[in-house]
Amino acid sequence: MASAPTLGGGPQKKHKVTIVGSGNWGSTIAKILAENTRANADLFEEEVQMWVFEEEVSIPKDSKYYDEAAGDKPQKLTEVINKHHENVKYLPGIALPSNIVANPDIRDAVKGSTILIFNLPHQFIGNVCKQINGHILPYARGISCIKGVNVTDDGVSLFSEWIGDGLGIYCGALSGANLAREIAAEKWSETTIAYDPPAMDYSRAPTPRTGSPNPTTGEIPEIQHTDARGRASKTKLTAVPSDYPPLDQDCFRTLFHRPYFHVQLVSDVAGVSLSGALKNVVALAAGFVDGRGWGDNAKAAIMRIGLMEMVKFGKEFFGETVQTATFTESSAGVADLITSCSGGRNFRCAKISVEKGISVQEVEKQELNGQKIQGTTTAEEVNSFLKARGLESEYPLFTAVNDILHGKRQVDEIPNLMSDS
Ligand SMILES: NC(=O)c1ccc[n+]([C@@H]2O[C@H](COP(=O)([O-])OP(=O)(O)OC[C@H]3O[C@@H](n4cnc5c(N)ncnc54)[C@H](O)[C@@H]3O)[C@@H](O)[C@H]2O)c1
Ligand SMILES: O=P(O)(O)OC[C@H](O)CO
Repeated sequence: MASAPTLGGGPQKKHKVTIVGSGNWGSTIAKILAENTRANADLFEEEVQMWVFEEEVSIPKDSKYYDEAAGDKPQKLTEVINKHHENVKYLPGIALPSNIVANPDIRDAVKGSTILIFNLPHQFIGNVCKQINGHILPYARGISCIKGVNVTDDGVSLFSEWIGDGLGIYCGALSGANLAREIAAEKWSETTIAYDPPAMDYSRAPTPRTGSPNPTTGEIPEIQHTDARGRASKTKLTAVPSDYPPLDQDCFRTLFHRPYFHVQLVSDVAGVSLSGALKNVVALAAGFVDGRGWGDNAKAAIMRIGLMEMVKFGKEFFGETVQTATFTESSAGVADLITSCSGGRNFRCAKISVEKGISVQEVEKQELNGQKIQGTTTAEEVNSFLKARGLESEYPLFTAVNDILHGKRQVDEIPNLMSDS
């Protein structure tokens, strides 16, 4: 484990960072983090591990990476990334810092990391967490960049909660008006990180921090924490040892903030996570009406109604800890809704599906080269949750999107279905 001297003379360990996922957004976030670990060598190990779901890619003859010796033979994506420092499949044309290591072995990628960034389409997270459970540091902390919700018979949960409870760690959430391709090109944007860790992770007094190992047993103490809904957490957290820099909001700001990527830190993990998930359903509706050629007024109506349903859903199912302002004032809320309804993949796929008269899933396959949209599954999951509670009519927009996706309603019915909203 790399360490640096401290004023007190004791070892000061550095945080090791792993990104779990390497798609369009995963690779963009990896770029940001690797730039910042390089710039902040006092806090972080420079090398950033990026777990890649291994697949083979063919390098076309006209590519600058075409290798005569290899010819048309498909090559492993991890090997291409590590050799050329570019994710040629999911983030083509963007140079990645050389301190990113693409790793196809998930357990090896997370080994010894104190900071785990979860960034992959939500349908894959369950399997990935199963593989790393028991193979991570007990005092690791996570940030979920996943835009989706987890719906089971028991109810709806956030991926931050689900990852945290499943792995026995604290996990916050990052979400914002963040079209990956613009951020990868270093065009200015904002994001919101919700991180509300146990006080023990950042209290500097008394010294040493209460997360220090017991001097007799060497054990690192467990701590009780409050979850995103304000309840006592099911998970007893292990305190971050005091020979690491505090894992506080400042630490995450340093890790994520770039001149082209401005970070706002808040404590409302539920509001940030829900905004990121539900706006994808609204973006599909915006794509449907745009595909019919109804113009900007119709799209604005969809955004207004969608925002109201997002707030209502948050308040109704996640209680008073959810802040309305997260939806109406943060980048994760209204700003993400606007960008997603303007140029997001969910919006674009829904628009093309109406224009061509084919399903959104078919457009996703044809247009996105392996990238995955999240709105279709989220619409279904939210609908099954609402239906089980007899609440579909209280969320006419969410319900209409699911019904259109399943061919039960037509786009032309949207105005009538929204008449009471
Ligand atoms: N792309 C964006 O502009 C953007 C921006 C903000 C947030 N997000 C969110 O970030 C999350 C990740 O999206 P993305 O854009 O990085 O992904 P993506 O759609 O670009 O890529 C798909 C990823 O899934 C991986 N994959 C395919 N099959 C898999 C399997 N069986 N198991 C595990 N992984 C598999 C692929 O390797 C690839 O990395 C999503 O929740 C998305 O909503 C995306
Ligand atoms: O391209 P989408 O629709 O997955 O949206 C991307 C981001 O979430 C926009 O902030």
